[in-house]
Amino acid sequence: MAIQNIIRSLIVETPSKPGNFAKVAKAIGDQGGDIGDIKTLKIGTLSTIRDVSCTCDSVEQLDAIVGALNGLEDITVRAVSDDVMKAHEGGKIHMSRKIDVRSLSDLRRIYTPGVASVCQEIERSPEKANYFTSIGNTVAIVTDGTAILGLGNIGSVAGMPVMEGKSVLFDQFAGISGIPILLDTSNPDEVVETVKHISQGFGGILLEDIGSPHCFEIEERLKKDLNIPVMHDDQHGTAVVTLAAVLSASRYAGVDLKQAVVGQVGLGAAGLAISRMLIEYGVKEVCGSDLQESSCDRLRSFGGTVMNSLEELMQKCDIVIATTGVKGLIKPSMVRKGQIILALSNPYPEITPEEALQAGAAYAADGRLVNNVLGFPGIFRGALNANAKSITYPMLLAAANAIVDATHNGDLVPHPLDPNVHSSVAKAVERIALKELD
Ligand SMILES: NC(=O)c1ccc[n+]([C@@H]2O[C@H](COP(=O)([O-])OP(=O)(O)OC[C@H]3O[C@@H](n4cnc5c(N)ncnc54)[C@H](O)[C@@H]3O)[C@@H](O)[C@H]2O)c1
Ligand SMILES: O=C(O)C[C@H](O)C(=O)O
Ligand SMILES: [Mg+2]
Repeated sequence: MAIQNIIRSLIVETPSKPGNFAKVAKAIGDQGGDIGDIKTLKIGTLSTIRDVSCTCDSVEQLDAIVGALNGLEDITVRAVSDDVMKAHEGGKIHMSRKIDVRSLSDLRRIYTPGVASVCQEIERSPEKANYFTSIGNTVAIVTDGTAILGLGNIGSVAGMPVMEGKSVLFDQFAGISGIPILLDTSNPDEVVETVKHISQGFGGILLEDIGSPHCFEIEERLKKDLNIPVMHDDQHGTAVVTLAAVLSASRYAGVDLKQAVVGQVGLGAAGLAISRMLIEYGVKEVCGSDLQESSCDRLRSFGGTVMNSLEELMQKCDIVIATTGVKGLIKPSMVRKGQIILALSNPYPEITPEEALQAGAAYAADGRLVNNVLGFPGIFRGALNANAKSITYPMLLAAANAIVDATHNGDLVPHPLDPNVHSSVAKAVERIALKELD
């Protein structure tokens, strides 16, 4: 099946008679479109207007859908609007107050002169900033724009919609304020210095879409130098969720993950961290491939085996995970019967789950399903709740197990809108963090 990525709202008017919407749905389906949400905007005596969200893979396909609908008797497409662009108009986030100023005494209490006594209290006892400010509940979402999704080095400003998205997810799933910080340098010394200089205003640092290999040095140095949790989401958030997904898939397939041969295609930020997590977990053989020798060397240094080619990896491995950013890299002919395949590149996977399953895979998923959104909000919530100074491997492992426990039977991972998953991850991480602080 084609990769679907264009999302449009079709405003469709049909006669107010049963059976007409079925014609709309069939026409869209016949043209290969995928229907999402349907909202009824108006039910009139003669006609009904609905907003039908539709996903398709090309402008030509969209035109064919609109043409097919307009070709139906008494059915008209009144407008086509771009839902995705609309959702981003004016940006997706806004910092707002928790308190109203309704009187002069409110003003004097929350602002000057009242605020001065709070400032002095924090000056005397700096740890009280955790109680009297929002710092402890605020995380910087730091990017240098060098690996925005799989779109490459498109710069921090072009990556801002992703950072705003992460901020929305932090707020909705974990009640955390996430503030995007867009860097105009990817020089590790400058990134580390900049983040260190702003870090006192934050309870944690989420590094996002910073490319490899400089992401490794940046994260390591910041973790060493800062006394607050620092985590590169594309490395560890992804590794946590991937471990959870392969644990569930292995369980369904009746395979002991530790005895399985796992192949990692692409050993950049996400791929190396996934491999390291699997090795730490106890997987006996983790194989990998990458175009860059330096990435292969890193895998070797953590105990993995480098394959000579993608074909060799696909032949050898029971479970294959891909994070290359290369659309369609895995051909159906390479899939081995019964394999578990997670093609995690966004926005385009290395092989679609439909193609992988058709080619004989036992389980398959892409990066929309197996996505670090299931990890980072709860991981930071738990770490901030515990006042943790860092995010450790046992905390990440606890997060992965919490995701497995929150997964419904038959699914690889939980639904990202299931609030239970984020609070379970948070509780599991907090429990371990508190133990480690003891
Ligand atoms: N689903 C998720 O939650 C999730 C999370 C993080 C990253 N990702 C996706 O993973 C992809 C990579 O992200 P990253 O941050 O690791 O980027 P990165 O640039 O650090 O790593 C990509 C790696 O893939 C390698 N590569 C490229 N083409 C290859 C090929 N043909 N064969 C083998 N290796 C190849 C590169 O050499 C590089 O080492 C992106 O598309 C991103 O969207 C998904
Ligand atoms: O942002 C996402 O959807 C996941 C991940 O962080 C990525 O870079 O692809
Ligand atoms: Mg990312």
